[in-house]
Amino acid sequence: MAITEEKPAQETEHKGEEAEEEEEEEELTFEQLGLDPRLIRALNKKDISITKPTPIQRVAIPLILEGKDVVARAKTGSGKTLAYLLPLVQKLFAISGSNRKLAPSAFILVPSGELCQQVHKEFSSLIDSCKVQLKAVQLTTKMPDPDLRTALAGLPDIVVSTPACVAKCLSAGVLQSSSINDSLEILVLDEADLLLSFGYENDLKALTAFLPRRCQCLLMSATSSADVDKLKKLILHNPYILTLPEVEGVKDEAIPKNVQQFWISCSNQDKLLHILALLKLELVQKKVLIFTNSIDMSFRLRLFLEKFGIKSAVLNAELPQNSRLHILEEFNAGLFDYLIATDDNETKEKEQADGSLAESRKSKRHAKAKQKLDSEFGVVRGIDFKNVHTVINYDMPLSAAGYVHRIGRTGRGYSTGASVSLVSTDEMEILEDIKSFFGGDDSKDSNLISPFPLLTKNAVESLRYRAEDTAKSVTKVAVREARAQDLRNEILNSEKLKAHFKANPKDLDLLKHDKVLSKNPPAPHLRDVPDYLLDPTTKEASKMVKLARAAMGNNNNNSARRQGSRSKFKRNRDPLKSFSVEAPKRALKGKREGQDGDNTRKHKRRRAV
Ligand SMILES: Nc1ncnc2c1ncn2[C@@H]1O[C@H](COP(=O)(O)OP(=O)(O)OP(=O)(O)O)[C@@H](O)[C@H]1O
Repeated sequence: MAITEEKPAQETEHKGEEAEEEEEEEELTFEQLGLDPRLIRALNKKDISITKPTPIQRVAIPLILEGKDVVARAKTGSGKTLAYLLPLVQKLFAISGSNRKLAPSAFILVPSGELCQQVHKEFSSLIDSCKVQLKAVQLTTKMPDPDLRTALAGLPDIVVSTPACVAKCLSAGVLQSSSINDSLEILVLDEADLLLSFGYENDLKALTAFLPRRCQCLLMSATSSADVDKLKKLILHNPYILTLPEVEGVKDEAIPKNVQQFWISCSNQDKLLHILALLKLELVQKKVLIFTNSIDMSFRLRLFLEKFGIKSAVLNAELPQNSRLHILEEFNAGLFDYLIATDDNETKEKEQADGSLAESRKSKRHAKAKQKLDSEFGVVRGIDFKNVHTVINYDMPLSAAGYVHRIGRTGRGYSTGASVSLVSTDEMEILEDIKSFFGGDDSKDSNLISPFPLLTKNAVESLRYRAEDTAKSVTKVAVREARAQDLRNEILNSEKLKAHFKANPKDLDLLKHDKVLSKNPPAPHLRDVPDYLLDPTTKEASKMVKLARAAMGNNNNNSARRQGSRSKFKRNRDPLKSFSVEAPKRALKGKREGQDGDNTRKHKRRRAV
């Protein structure tokens, strides 16, 4: 059959129709997408705010239910996980009812252990609520072969894992290539833009060699990159390509419009002072996720803030996986408000940019340097930090892509958020790079990343003496000791409590990660900023921030508010409301040739979202 090239011309042809259909599409419900009522009930139970599909869900769900290969490229926080998980679970309802398989029917492959746990949890909560007999296991490279064997012996319907772990299972004979070929129906590559940069190319090739032709493949990604294209060629057959406009071309929308971005110019030495002012004067809303580029800096910051009575926890690649997962759970549950994360991916990105990642991963030197760090750890990418209102770049990320992914931890789903970047003279260049990545020049800059308006010079200066005096007491030795002590504690907790928590998950609440590191409690004069030190303008700003927070019930998930704020965005500027669909050539031709009424409806539904 001849395949004709059909792309932008056809999309332009239907632009008028799209406008007419806007309202109708806007109102599409999960039921209308063809989802099983059990899943819809599960969504209602899981989270009352999930009542309406996001745009990526509106288009991807029907296509996946129809068995199409799909590449979905949509910005961070746009709901890509449920976009594939819901139809996948529905398809498993049917598959698991048929003959028992020797190997899992579906694989979801993600780049990090954290993501494995996040996706596994989301899947398990869906199937629990649906009350169906589906079994999911998560497999990580940390598991010894006998554990992997036991997990797979229960014949799970779905495996959530990393490519490295699946390759390990194949080479150890824990998974048989022949049974994959017999049983695998669906393969999902989530965070696809990261899989290759994490060095998983060979692992993926080891699996694709055994992929049956019938296997439906889904590729989810927050950015569009050469890596995604490479994966697409490696794994998919003539897929539908769903692209939110900001991912390609309109880069200034790569960050949700509901995230306000600010920056503050300050010297490196003054960063502690500025972050103190932001937090202590309550000029930013909680919860706050703070990024540093080194683990030592995260501890220095944690110790410094502690002296002023601000408790925080750290998250980095050095911690045992159990601890990291638990820190995430606690932060997501709202047990503490400030989390300082060190983004190890930044190092990977930089190495990749130098073209040296593949080499360095192999080299002994690199292996030694990374010995203590978990190579499957990704603090930023894809992790669904819940209800983060503010992201602070204490250190600027090393690339524009890193910036997008960091800021993408707020404003998720339909919630609102803000970011504040502390930019030193050395970091001005990266700020400029970020601005030009977004397509802005100096004149447009003010709209995109604007100077933070709430912190006056007077307010900063009023805290200078205390901040500088206290910073002096956070010495290198103190940082080293705190870091070692924290690691010791976490390892101890992690090992000792692993078995206990398995049996008593509720006891997890007892283990706190934002415990005070220093032996002495914060001095009263540092804990509370005396009134005479407060600058009136900043005091007023702080009051406004508190009011705003109170108005929201400090709940970033408030559905009513969200719907309200949503409607304020102009449709064509709201990245949650529009994107393009590129159908496979064969499919487009089929539609042109044989559109009946029903087909026309489906066709419209796919295009005009
Ligand atoms: N239809 C919906 N309505 C409201 N919230 C939703 C909806 N779908 C998903 N969410 C919520 O939005 C948040 C972000 O979703 P998700 O993690 O799937 O984003 P993502 O697109 O995968 O982002 P990333 O690229 O960063 O991984 C989650 O907390 C999720 O529960």
